[in-house]
Amino acid sequence: MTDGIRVVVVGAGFSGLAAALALTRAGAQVRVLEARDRVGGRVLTRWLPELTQVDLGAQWIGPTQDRMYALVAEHGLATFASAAVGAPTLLWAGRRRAEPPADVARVLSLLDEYAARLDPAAPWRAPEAAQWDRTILGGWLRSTAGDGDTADYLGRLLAGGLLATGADELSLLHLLFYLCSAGGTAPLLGMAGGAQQDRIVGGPPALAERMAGALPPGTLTLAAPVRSIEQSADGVTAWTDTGRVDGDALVVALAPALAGRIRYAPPLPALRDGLTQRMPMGSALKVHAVYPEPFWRADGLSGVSTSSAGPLTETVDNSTPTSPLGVLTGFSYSSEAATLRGMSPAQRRRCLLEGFAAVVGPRAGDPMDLVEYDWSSEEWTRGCFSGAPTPGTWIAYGPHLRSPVGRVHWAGTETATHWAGYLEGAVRAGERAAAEVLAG
Ligand SMILES: Cc1cc2nc3c(=O)[nH]c(=O)nc-3n(C[C@H](O)[C@H](O)[C@H](O)COP(=O)(O)OP(=O)(O)OC[C@H]3O[C@@H](n4cnc5c(N)ncnc54)[C@H](O)[C@@H]3O)c2cc1C
Repeated sequence: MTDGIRVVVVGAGFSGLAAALALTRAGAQVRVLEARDRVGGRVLTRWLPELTQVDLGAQWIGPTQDRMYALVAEHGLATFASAAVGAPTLLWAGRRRAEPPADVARVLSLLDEYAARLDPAAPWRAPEAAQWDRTILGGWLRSTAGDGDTADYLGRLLAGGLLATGADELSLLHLLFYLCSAGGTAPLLGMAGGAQQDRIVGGPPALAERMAGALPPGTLTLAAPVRSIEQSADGVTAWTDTGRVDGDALVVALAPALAGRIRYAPPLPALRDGLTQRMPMGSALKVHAVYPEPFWRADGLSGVSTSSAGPLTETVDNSTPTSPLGVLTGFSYSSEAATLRGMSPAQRRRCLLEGFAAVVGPRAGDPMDLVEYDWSSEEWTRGCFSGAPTPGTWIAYGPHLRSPVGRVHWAGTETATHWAGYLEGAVRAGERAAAEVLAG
């Protein structure tokens, strides 16, 4: 009997919105409380001249992310293919190189083999899990890859490109979980055929707004950060700065690092609270250089690059089919992102433009615009792409990632078993938490 059950959802990112829609459709009375004055969470789109769509947060979806494609269709939106014209560039120890050494493919396939041994719903149960969770990814790469440049390259590609963190900050087990949750290195790293295949016309915020628009009037309250959550035998209450919202159940649809900032009464069990202290957000800078045209294409370059050193770990051609402007987007992670943050704006601009020029030539040095947006300084996000457990955390705290605490249930992409860390994971986690609530 779910009709009339009152459910409070904290957070109106994709996970909270998906939870709220699933609960509403099942007949629950839902209230969504969102801290920001907008929905969508880790997605934001800026419109430049010529209606050029620049996605500052999440932007891609790809095959097997079935819930996201279904939502795009259901809400009357469309996708377009990521730009793919010309050859990718590989910058190896500062120089161009045609192909990565064969060792890169060997190590990736070893990682895939290990990842296939995990259950993404319980990675701590694999026979080698304890050993893998105390193994630092960077050290494992240095002892497994043929040479230091290959280890650095793989660390940047995997710890950086996938988790926006450093290879020495991560356990081998977490990387394996991440690979397992998405189906392996090929779907995660690929453009066409992989997670970077498509973008959403209008940007992911357009979808979030339509999902929010499909909720019954009065469901959503913006600019309402939840400060504390109290529960008792009778019910659960979320407190905001302006009042209380009561429910029979509550879904926290936030990254653990954000969930840990809320006060709970009674306090959370030690293992759940400890988990929230051990899943820091990643640290990525995603920057966009805008040009009158994608000039690199005439030189046979795709604008897509990966590198073993330097401030930008990877770049992509982020131009859209409907705008004449060229957009080159670069990503910097972990210690390189920290170095960039520590620079003056002028120094950082120079450094970023040198990074783009290393990929597509000196014309990159003179953009019409350079768009920066730092999610690490956003109060209601605090870093991206997602939160990742520190070494040892999966083994000691993993079982508490999704276990409800009384009337409180946990969503957010970090709790997903399929495409954790992605929009798809956020939606699936929200729908899973909704099903849990409905199952009583
Ligand atoms: C730069 C960047 C690039 C990315 N690229 C991709 C990509 O290409 N493809 C992809 O699939 N994923 C990508 N991601 C990851 C993707 O954005 C996330 O996986 C997804 O958006 C997470 O959704 P969520 O609902 O779990 O969390 P969030 O989006 O973080 O939603 C949580 C919501 O809760 C709100 N909130 C926080 N605290 C409180 C509180 N106390 N009370 C009330 N509300 C609160 C926040 O404002 C937010 O709206 C990227 C992320 C970033 C930032």
